[in-house]
Amino acid sequence: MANEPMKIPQATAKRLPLYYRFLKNLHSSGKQRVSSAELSEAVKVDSATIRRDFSYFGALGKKGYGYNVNYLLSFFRKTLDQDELTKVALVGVGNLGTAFLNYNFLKNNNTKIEVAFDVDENKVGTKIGDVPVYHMDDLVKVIEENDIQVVILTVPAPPAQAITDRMVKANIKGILNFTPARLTVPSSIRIHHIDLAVELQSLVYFLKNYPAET
Ligand SMILES: NC(=O)c1ccc[n+]([C@@H]2O[C@H](COP(=O)([O-])OP(=O)(O)OC[C@H]3O[C@@H](n4cnc5c(N)ncnc54)[C@H](O)[C@@H]3O)[C@@H](O)[C@H]2O)c1
Repeated sequence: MANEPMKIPQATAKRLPLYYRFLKNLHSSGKQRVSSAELSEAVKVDSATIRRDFSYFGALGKKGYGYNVNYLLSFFRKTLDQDELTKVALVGVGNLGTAFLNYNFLKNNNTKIEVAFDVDENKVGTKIGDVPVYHMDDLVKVIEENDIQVVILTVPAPPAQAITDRMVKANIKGILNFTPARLTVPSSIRIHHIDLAVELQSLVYFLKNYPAET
């Protein structure tokens, strides 16, 4: 956790992981400084926005020097809670869920899928990518025991709301929802929907209406 609470606009906060990943790569290739133009090219955010975003972090780039990579990295690490491991649960070990369990999130940041849940007896009791799969009946107990606050939801749409209601009881704080279901939760819980169909549609729309320059 950052020592003092910092208020940055949501739009800026959403870009932090993007900046963070790029800066980590820069750092590991030995680069000490970066200009907003270079950053802009790499993360596809215009440089005026980058300069404004960075001003919230107290990182004021110097003309002809750019930004100090180490300073920015340590700031992002604190702000994004990268110094602390965030434990995540996954519910629904099907096609999509299995792919996530096999993917090592730790490579890029400090989130780790700690436990998974399903109702399929063939999956319960197994381990996928080192992650144990529990039965849904043990959801609340296992989530509380492991102090998990974030859940990735990869079940079919019909049971998604009922499962969400159970997670609310387990004091979950955030849900990354891959199902097409629109979920209702108390205002204290944050949901991010990831709808691949919508993203794809939006890409096609932009290609048609704003073709990339060649
Ligand atoms: N596969 C994809 O590429 C993809 C892409 C985008 C979105 N989605 C969405 O992600 C979700 C999962 O897709 P999938 O292809 O992995 O489906 P899937 O059928 O392969 O997997 C669903 C899993 O959820 C489990 N499940 C069913 N009911 C459950 C319950 N009540 N409690 C706990 N687990 C339960 C099933 O046993 C199964 O393991 C769907 O909502 C789908 O629309 C999938």
